[in-house]
Amino acid sequence: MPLQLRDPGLLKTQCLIDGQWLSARDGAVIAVNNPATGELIANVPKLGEAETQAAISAAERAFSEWKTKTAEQRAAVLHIWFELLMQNQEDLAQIMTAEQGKPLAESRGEIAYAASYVQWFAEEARRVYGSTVPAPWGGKKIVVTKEPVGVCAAITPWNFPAAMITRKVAPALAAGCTIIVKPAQQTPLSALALAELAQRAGVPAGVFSVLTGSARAIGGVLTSSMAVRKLTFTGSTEVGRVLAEQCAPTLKKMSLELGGNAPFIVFDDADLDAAVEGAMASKYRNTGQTCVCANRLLVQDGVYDAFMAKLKTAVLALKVGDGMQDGVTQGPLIDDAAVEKVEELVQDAVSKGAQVITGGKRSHLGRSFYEPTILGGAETGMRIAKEEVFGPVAPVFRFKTEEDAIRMANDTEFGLAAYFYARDLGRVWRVGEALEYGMVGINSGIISTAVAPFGGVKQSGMGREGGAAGIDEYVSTKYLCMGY
Ligand SMILES: NC(=O)c1ccc[n+]([C@@H]2O[C@H](COP(=O)([O-])OP(=O)(O)OC[C@H]3O[C@@H](n4cnc5c(N)ncnc54)[C@H](O)[C@@H]3O)[C@@H](O)[C@H]2O)c1
Ligand SMILES: O=CC(O)CS(=O)(=O)O
Repeated sequence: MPLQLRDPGLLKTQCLIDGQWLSARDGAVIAVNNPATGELIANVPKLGEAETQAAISAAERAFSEWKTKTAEQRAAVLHIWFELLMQNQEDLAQIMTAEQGKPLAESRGEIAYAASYVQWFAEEARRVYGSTVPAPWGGKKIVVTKEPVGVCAAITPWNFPAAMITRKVAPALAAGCTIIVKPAQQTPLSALALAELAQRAGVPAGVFSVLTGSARAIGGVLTSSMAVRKLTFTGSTEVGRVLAEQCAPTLKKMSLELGGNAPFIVFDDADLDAAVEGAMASKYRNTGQTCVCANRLLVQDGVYDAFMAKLKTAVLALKVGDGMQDGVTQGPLIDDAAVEKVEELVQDAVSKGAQVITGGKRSHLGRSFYEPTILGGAETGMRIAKEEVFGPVAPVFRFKTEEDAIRMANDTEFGLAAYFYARDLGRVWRVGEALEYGMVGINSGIISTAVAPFGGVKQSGMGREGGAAGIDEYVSTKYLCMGY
């Protein structure tokens, strides 16, 4: 069914480069399909090297003007963009659910979350402070200032088609940088709608461009360009490594928000109802396709059976279907490859002794729908203990002691988010400190917010998005030694 938008002008099928909406020079397009129905939603340009080079040149020209705006002027534009995002929340959510599949309520939530980054960084624009340092010599002053890094490039994933863009673009613009975004091939329409609203908000030509098309061609030009001073990437660890290599010859500043393998630990002293609520929010949000999703549930012996019973009741209440339909809480996975990966991980776990408590197979709805699943008796030798599931499968591991839980939780190359439920204050501090992760949810399954620094350690990447740290990623520190 065609999208019924209040403002059809938000469904853009051209790319924004230097303030102009353009098609590919050779007319090539890529199809955007609805993962719930397989229907074609729209075609967008398949851009390549020439258009990317044009966007970089425009961003360079625009930078010389944009960086001279006062923080207040840049903040004013961002505040208008924030208002427009919220005024168009419903249309933006419809576009998102159509191309990404998540339930409409989650899409509305993501638009508000995406907008909150714009609001936050509009406020932070005015707080890019420098400092003075007592000089070791007489007759001199040391002044430290912050300057925008310059032209930035952003490459973003399909799982959060709006928020992963605003949490890069908003701090970049607030700091005085210009930015070129290459969204995921599966979800370009949300990115183009954000750009349309940014343009309406008064973001000048060339300050924010969006390029859809060939990831390798666009990525190759962005990463090799001397003019691009920073690359910010959210996506898989595998692609993050490739991009880091490509950026090495031009030594760009980089932020990498990569994959995760979040442990969700439930200790004997936890409030079990709260733990189940947290596990449901963490595990099944976006049908398990969230980088901070609980990937492994570790449950202490004494509460294992009680926790499993409550978790099963909650999972059975989930409703799988097209995200456009009322009451649906679990949409499709993004594509068939995603379902195949989930199937492989479940089969591997079952072949090594895991029990299917519920689910464990494709949904009767067909296509990319997979049943919300719980696997009991998961063990560390299973692939699911090491790999990101990115689907609605909760493998539950049993442990005996606090030390066991910490060892199991840290036994991964990733270090993005971890969660635990406990009430003993000493344990809360011990475990909180021992977990080798960038973010830890304690008695909370939801941790994502624009006001806190989001990011990981180990193979989950580097840099932080959001919070006061988020804008630091887009500035360079300069020191002026002033003799008088
Ligand atoms: N840490 C975080 O904040 C965070 C947030 C969201 C998603 N993720 C991670 O992202 C992954 C899922 O997203 P995905 O499947 O879109 O990831 P992906 O790495 O396959 O793709 C991410 C982006 O990179 C582009 N890309 C792929 N190959 C490229 C290349 N050779 N050159 C340039 N660009 C290239 C894609 O087109 C897409 O825009 C998961 O691992 C998830 O954990 C991490
Ligand atoms: O997929 C990863 C995210 O960063 C999504 S969220 O910020 O946790 O909503």
